[in-house]
Amino acid sequence: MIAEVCEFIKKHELLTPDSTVIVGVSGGPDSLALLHFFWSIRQKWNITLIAAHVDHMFRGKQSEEDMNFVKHFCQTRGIICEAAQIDVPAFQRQHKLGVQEAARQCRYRFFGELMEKYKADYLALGHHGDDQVETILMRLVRGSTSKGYAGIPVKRPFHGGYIIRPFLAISRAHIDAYCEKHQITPRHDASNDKDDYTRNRFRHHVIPFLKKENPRLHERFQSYSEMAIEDELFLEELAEDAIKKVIKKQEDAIALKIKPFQAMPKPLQRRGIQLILNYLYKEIPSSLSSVHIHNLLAFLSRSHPSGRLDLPHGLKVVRSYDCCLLTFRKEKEDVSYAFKLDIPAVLPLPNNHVIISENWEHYPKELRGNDVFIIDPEAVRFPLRVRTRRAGDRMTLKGTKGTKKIKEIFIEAKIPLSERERWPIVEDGEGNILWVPKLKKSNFEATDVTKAHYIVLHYKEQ
Ligand SMILES: Nc1ncnc2c1ncn2[C@@H]1O[C@H](COP(=O)(O)OP(=O)(O)OP(=O)(O)O)[C@@H](O)[C@H]1O
Repeated sequence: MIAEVCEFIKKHELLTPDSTVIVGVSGGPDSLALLHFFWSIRQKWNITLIAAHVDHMFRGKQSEEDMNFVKHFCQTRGIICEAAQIDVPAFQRQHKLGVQEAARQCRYRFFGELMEKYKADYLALGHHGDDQVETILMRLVRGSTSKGYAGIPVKRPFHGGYIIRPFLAISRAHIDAYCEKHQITPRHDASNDKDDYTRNRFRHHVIPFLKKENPRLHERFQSYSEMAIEDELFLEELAEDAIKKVIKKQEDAIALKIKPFQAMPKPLQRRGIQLILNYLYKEIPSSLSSVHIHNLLAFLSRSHPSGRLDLPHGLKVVRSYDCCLLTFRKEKEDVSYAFKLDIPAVLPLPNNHVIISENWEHYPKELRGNDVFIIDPEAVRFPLRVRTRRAGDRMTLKGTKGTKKIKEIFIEAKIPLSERERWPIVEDGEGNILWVPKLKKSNFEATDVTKAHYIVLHYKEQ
């Protein structure tokens, strides 16, 4: 077994001489054997060895005994031991996580702190070949990402060093034999016996069947995993280059051009979507699955030019013609309106104001200011309308020849954005803007005082 692990370490460059190695030790057979293995090669490789144990505080006295057991194991061999008791149940409640996920996050945070404290080069974990088989099969059955299907990586960067898993070269049976040979008596974790966890069901029911077909099953899965990870890295690089050309990043959103995205090969589309999601989600929600990616790809390839799709944690995908926006932004409430203005009438507006329209038989000389507008019925088209602003709105100002953007009028009058959305604009039947109540009049206002009929509009608070 030692020879196989050493060969694997060499093949994957998992260790360098004179390095600092932290071994994550739960007290179970895998990690205890791993710690023993590193201890046995410590002099040959000139390794500084540290054992790290986390008591997740799940099983009270029993898990404290596990911790003391690991401490004692280290003490008798002169190994530095870092043990921490972390209140995982509290962390789990606070962050609304599953038991396993909460424990994993607490553990990795502690490991990260130790990597920095000791300026360690490696964090070695006890995952073995059978774990690899179980993981890949479970992910295939449950659904995962392309990277997920590739299984557990042998080596990956972690806090200035690497996480390494030298025991992926061997199976559980090898580890049991190693423990027996070196008289290592690990702690027994009763939760591994029950069929409550999916992993245990695979371990107890699926793996034995496959092992009968091929006793060296773990080697097959390991080489598949290595190949798949290599392929994945290559495809991910291609996807990164391709996706960059079809997206525009914003702080909390990504705009995607649909046509050039559709022109990308399918494997790059899938991975490109994954990269976009990695960018948008600070942490990928556990509820996000391959089904969501599949639905998103189907949504993008639909011929219908508009629509929306909801993804976990409030991520919205909004499609409009050739552009698709993926965003967490809350959609603005649509407060726009457009009403026909009868004469005479009192028209209540959504901004707590009214417009009152009246017929007059002489020119109302006494009415002045921007709260009133006087119309010569022969100079405008009917019906009159009261509506909210639209992009590109312009009007000719009273006494001038040129036009002015409504937007500028709002800016100059320092009207807050939220009020602009609801501010009334009066236009005639041809869409000429006659009046922005309270702010500006157009040169459509009647100036000839000799007519027999006028329409007068008043703008008042309700
Ligand atoms: N409580 C813990 N403290 C420190 N390291 C841990 C702990 N739990 C797990 N690890 C590390 O993570 C690896 C994988 O953990 P996992 O829970 O999948 O296996 P395990 O059943 O705990 O394995 P083992 O036989 O080592 O107990 C372990 O082999 C060990 O290196």
